[in-house]
Amino acid sequence: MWHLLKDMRKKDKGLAFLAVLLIAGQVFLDLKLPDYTKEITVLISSESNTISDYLLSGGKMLACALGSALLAVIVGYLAAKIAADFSHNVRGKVFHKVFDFGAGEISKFSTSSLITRTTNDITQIQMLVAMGLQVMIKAPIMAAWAIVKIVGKSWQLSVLTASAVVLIMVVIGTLMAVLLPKFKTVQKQVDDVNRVTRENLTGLKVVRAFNAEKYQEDKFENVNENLMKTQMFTMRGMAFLFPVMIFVQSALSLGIYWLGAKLVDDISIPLNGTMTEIFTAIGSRADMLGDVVAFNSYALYVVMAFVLLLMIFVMLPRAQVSAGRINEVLNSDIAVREGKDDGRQTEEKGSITFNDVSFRYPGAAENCLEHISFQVNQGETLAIIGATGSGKSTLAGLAARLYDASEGEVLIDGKNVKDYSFRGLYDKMGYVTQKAVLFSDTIEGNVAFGEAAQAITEEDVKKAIDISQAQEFIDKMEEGLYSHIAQSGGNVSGGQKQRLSIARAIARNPEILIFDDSFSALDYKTDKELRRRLSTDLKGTTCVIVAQRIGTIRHADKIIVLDDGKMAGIGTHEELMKNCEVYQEIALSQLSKAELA
Ligand SMILES: Nc1ncnc2c1ncn2[C@@H]1O[C@H](COP(=O)(O)OP(=O)(O)OP(=O)(O)O)[C@@H](O)[C@H]1O
Repeated sequence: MWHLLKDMRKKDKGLAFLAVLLIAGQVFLDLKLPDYTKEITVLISSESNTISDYLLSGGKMLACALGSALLAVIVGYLAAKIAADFSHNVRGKVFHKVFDFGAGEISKFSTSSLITRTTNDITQIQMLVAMGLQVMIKAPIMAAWAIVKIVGKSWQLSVLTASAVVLIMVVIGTLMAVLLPKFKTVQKQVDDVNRVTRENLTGLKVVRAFNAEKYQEDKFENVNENLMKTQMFTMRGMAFLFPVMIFVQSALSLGIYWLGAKLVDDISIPLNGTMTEIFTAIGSRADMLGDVVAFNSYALYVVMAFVLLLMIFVMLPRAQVSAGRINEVLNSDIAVREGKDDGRQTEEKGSITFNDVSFRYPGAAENCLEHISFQVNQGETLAIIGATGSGKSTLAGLAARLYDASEGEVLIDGKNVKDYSFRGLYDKMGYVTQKAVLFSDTIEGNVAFGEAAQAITEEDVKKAIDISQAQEFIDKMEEGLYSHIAQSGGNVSGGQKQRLSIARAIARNPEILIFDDSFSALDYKTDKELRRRLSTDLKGTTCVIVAQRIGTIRHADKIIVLDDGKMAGIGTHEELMKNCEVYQEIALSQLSKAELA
């Protein structure tokens, strides 16, 4: 928690300091009240006083109370501002950090947990900061100040107050020991509710089509109920605390007045003494009565300070757990770190080289790719084919540095991918993912997405749309290029989504285009026309095409055949038809001998 608070902006630290000063002023004014109570009590007990004496003491009391209320309002405003600023800052940091995450980190945390950490967890700390500034600072100042005021007044009453404080501490300590582990569980269970909700929302169509509502409901009920049970447990624990506090406060008050009455009674009035002795004794009694009344107020302030601390204890453990979860994200080691090379000075352009590359996913038992070596030069087309799960997407992902090779090296334009800054590397590349991803924006906004080596012009967007065969369906849309795309491309078809994500990669004018099974939803005619336009309009661009269809890749300059993570062959279609058994099998399973001839 401290780690997060330390990084607070300077301006907010200044405001926090101001809040501390104002709180000290507020406590000072609050603690003046018992003094005036005592004054009034003494006035009541003595006879030589006038109404203006009461008004004067009462007026001072009123002024202190109003001053304290005013300071409380200002402190409340400052605390809310500091807390909101703080959470805005931390949310930004977490969001920024997640940009650096690779596939490994995302699967380690899980998307739903990252969402909870960016929202709910930060809110827990925001609440603590807002409350903490008012209460956590106020409580110790108040406790210390009130103790200073009562110390030395009466050892009997001090012992009574100290016993009440010890009792409160014991109750809080015990409850915290029981509840703290539960607070950790609550945050994890919020993750679970998030995960199941997310899964259900994204798979709603499948859930309905498979009559799986009951199954999903049970799944949700399970996580929902777990969360409710843990929250009930913690709430009950907390609910127990407040009555205990009130009981202790009332019992302490009763004790002080009982003991105080005895102390007043102990001052005997010498009925047979002189008038001076009698008046002195009466004065001492009035004084003691005033002290007891004031002591009661101070003692209640001490207890109240601990009650305020208790409110923090309610929030602190949960915020502590949340802070730990946020720090876990912020301090997480990034597996794929960027280098410094901006990629502008490379001698080669558009080349990809794999030198004996092997790769294993984190936590996997076996290598997913083994001893992969090849070279593609500028303007060439490399195709990757193989059975499902043979490692095609992984190979494309290594070229795009979504992961780093476990062994061997991947070179782009003759330099290790690890040496490039992300900006430098992705200025060279246009990567089209297997599952088309669109953002809620216009078509134009989706195609001209991000920043490229050279600013993407309207001309680039139009050309890319034309090459990717997206023009035809865009023309049919009412607002053409400026038609709106719904979240995740919900209002366009799978093939249209693919064409737009292909256009997005082309619009960047990259040296290398990587298509990870990105033609799968295109009809044969569109697939063929798209490939023709790639080879004519983007002659100098290197293309890597991962595909399942022989028709898509048979004209590639080089074809890599993957079989269970190993290279079963590399060459042109004709070469592979002669010497690669795996390729022959794939080809014959899709096309007849006549078509292949
Ligand atoms: N994040 C991951 N963690 C662990 N193993 C993974 C991960 N992603 C993929 N794999 C495994 O790596 C192997 C290769 O996966 P990959 O996605 O590269 O295959 P593919 O040839 O592209 O398959 P497809 O044609 O079905 O897309 C598979 O056995 C898969 O189970």
